[in-house]
Formats: sequence, C-alpha cells, structure tokens
Amino acid sequence: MSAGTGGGPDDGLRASDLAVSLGGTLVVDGVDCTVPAGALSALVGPNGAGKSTLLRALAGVVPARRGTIQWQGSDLLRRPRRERARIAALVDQESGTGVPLTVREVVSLGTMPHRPLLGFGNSGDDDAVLAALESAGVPELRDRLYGELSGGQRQRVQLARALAQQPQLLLLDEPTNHLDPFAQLATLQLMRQLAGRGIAVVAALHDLTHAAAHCDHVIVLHRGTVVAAGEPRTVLSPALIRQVYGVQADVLVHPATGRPLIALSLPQAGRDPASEATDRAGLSYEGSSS
Ligand SMILES: Nc1ncnc2c1ncn2[C@@H]1O[C@H](COP(=O)(O)OP(=O)(O)OP(=O)(O)O)[C@@H](O)[C@H]1O
Repeated sequence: MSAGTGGGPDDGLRASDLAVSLGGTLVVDGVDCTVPAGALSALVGPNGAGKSTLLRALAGVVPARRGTIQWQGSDLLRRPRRERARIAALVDQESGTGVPLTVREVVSLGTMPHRPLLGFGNSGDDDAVLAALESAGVPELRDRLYGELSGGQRQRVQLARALAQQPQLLLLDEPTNHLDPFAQLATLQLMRQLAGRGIAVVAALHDLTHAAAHCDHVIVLHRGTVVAAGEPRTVLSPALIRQVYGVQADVLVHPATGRPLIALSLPQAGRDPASEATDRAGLSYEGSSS
C-alpha cells in the first residue's frame, strides 16, 4: 500500500482471497486488495473486469463465495446489517427506486441506519438531507421527482444519499459517468474532501487520467483478479495500460496542474494483433502491493 496516508495495516479495508460467483461463473476470483482510510482509491479495469461486482461484494450487497473482508481489522461481513450500513455506503451505477419518490425522500433513505430502530420521527433528518444535497452540489433538486431526473442528476442524488448515510467507507461505481466536465471535476474534488475527512473512498473509474491525477491509490482489476495496485504514477505505466486495455498510452504532464495526463490511442499500424491479444490474455500480477 502506498497511499501516503500513514495508516497501519488495519487502517481501512482489506479484502483477502475474495471470490464472487454470478450465474455459475466466478467473476471475482481471489481478489486481495486494500482500500486505505483517509485516501482516495481508484478501481480501474476493462469492461467486464468485475469492478461493479467487487464493489457490491465489498458493500455486502452480493455474497462472497469465499474470502474475507476486514474493516479496521475486524470482519465486516459478520457485523449486523444495520451496523454495516453505518460503515459502508455504495453508489451503484443504476439505482432506481421502483416507486415515485422525491429527491428529498430518496436522500433521506440514506439516514435510515442512523435512526432509532423503533423511531418514526425524522427530526434532524431534514438538515442531514439538505446538507448532503448541498455537498453533492444539487440542493435545487430537492423537491423534484427522482424518476424525472437526467442520468447525471440521478448520479449526484445517489451520491447525496450515500453522504446522508455518513459512511466511513464510500464505494462509488463510476461516479463521474453521465456528468459534464464541471460536474466530473466537482465530484472528484468532493471525493478528495471526503477522503481528507478520514473516509476510505474507492471509485470505479474508466478515465485513467482521473485515476492518475486525482487518486492516491489505484487497484487494477483484470478478469476478476487484481493485476497491479499501488501509487498511480507507478502502477499506470504505458506497459500495464497496453497489457490490460490493449491501447497505447503516453503519460504527459498537465500544463496547469503538473499532474499526469494519460493520452490514449489505438495501437499503431504494424503492431501484431496476435501479440496484442496475448498481452491482454496473459497477464500476471505485477503490482508492488495491493
Ligand atoms: N447477474 C449476472 N449473472 C451472470 N454474469 C454476470 C451477472 N452480472 C454481471 N455478470 C458478468 O460478470 C462480469 C463482471 O461484470 P461487472 O459488471 O462486475 O464488470 P465491470 O468491470 O463493472 O464492467 P463495466 O466496466 O462494463 O461496468 C461480466 O463478465 C458480466 O457479464
């Protein structure tokens, strides 16, 4: 682990030999990874690599076939569901409600793990809901019907719902998907601020520049297994990107921020497609740590 957080081995989340089977197929197969507390981690990998499934397994939403998930050194999956919901919040890619709820009502669902078990009142909820909507940058949507929102607006409302849950571990599945450039950067900045408050934030991302420029730690998933993990500048090398995604990568420097910019292109003409296919298929773990 090289997130630069100064945390110990029990500081954050650690998955060991985690496997998840869907429809009879192992789609997460022996994952070992850490998500440090107080750091922003990116989970990257090609379509179908198992990122969403891994995030759901870490949140306890899909059952693990084998393996363990430790939070701050103790078994997360053995904790009661309500207690787990006070620790981990998941923002899935597609989160419908099935019933016509207002944005305010959707976000208030996030406060449920903190309400008294037999309490029906919601005093204090309104403040938490409005604060969460404010943090997610969409307070003006509070009285709209959730089902009538655009994809990007829904994405931000789901983020607000997760914030209202006051999690210590925030799992985000492609949080910048559907968002315009300003909203993408605002979301990355918010994730950074949340990490700054000590939350372990992990986001599945497809934009490798976002992962390299904004994250402390990156986990690369390929065919259900972690093939590299660690500090983004080290892990996201042109060689690894070529092997995992089959594209050519040039790592440039952002003229304004000095952070990495990863420029991608299809492999140059003349490259042997057979060797490209071998590259993509024949990966073995080469990260410094997970
Ligand atoms: N319910 C299901 N039953 C069987 N296989 C499934 C099911 N859901 C997903 N899969 C398969 O599991 C694999 C991993 O899917 P997952 O959605 O976790 O990948 P991903 O890395 O998040 O992909 P993407 O980047 O396209 O969102 C894929 O091959 C997918 O087809």
